[in-house]
Amino acid sequence: MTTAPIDLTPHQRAEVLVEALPWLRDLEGALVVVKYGGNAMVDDELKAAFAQDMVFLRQVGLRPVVVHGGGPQISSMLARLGIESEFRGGLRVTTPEAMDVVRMVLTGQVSRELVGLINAHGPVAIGLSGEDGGLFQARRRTATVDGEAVDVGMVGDVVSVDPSAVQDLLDAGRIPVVSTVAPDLDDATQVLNVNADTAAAALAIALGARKLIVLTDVEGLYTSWPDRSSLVSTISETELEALLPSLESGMVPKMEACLRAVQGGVSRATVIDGRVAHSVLLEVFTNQGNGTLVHPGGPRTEEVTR
Ligand SMILES: Nc1ncnc2c1ncn2[C@@H]1O[C@H](COP(=O)(O)OP(=O)(O)O)[C@@H](O)[C@H]1O
Ligand SMILES: CC(=O)N[C@@H](CCC(=O)OP(=O)(O)O)C(=O)O
Repeated sequence: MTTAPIDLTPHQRAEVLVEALPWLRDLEGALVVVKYGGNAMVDDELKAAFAQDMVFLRQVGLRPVVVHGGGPQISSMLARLGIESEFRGGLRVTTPEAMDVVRMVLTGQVSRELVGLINAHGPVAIGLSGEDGGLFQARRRTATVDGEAVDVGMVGDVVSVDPSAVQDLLDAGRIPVVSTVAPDLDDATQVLNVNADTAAAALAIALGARKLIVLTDVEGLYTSWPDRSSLVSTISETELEALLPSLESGMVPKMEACLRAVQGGVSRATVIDGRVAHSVLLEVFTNQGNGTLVHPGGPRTEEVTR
């Protein structure tokens, strides 16, 4: 993707910087978990812009933690290897054979690439997976399809998090980049495939993060889906709880994750359009409302009609 350069006057350039001032002040030292979805890793330019955003956050005193996905990348490797795969209730049905590929692609391909892109700016990023330092423990879970529990194989839900490895990296000024495979609590010889939205929420809660930012390939949550006429700009915890049973596919784990995060003490969870270059900087440091913001407590859903 290429973006057309916009000519700003010197005054406008200064205004952009000044606009960031209250956010810089408010978020000094804040721990922010950023979930980078595989569908938002559209091209090299966008990925490089994401890496720059992470370096920028760290440079101005925030503490970013990246949790990455890689669904499309896993699907393409499975297809290359002739292994069938399908999603049920937003989760990949994961056979033992597919699990090997999930682990290889997430830890050996997607993580490596993101770590490399961040480290092009200086050696700050370190990749780790849920298997490292006891970060995650998972337990097998089912998916919910039409109200019914459906077996999805080696798919786990995070049941415990030991964030000390991530915390140590943050204390050392690093940017942790987390892949979401996790040991099975009930069978130490197995690892499970954990949806990256779910894992990001669990980690954000365990770290006491201020914000969870989820980058995806859509502007945010639409109540009218697949029609794009009603984008939700803000939604409360209680309203989202009521809306969840009506949601479909990829939005289910994503909105569930945002809900869990705010219920677990994270003050803001936002789903933003990762196809927009520097979407994280726009979300964190500008007044421009971006995507869908989930906040704790009481109601008030605002819909932006387009
Ligand atoms: N109500 C909805 N609002 C917005 N997107 C939706 C909705 N329901 C389903 N979707 C789909 O969910 C997708 C995002 O989930 P997913 O493909 O898992 O992305 P990611 O790789 O970022 O985790 C969107 O591209 C869209 O097709
Ligand atoms: C259980 C499950 O569905 N796991 C996901 C893990 C990767 C992921 O979540 O990637 P995105 O964030 O890009 O969707 C999968 O196998 O695709």
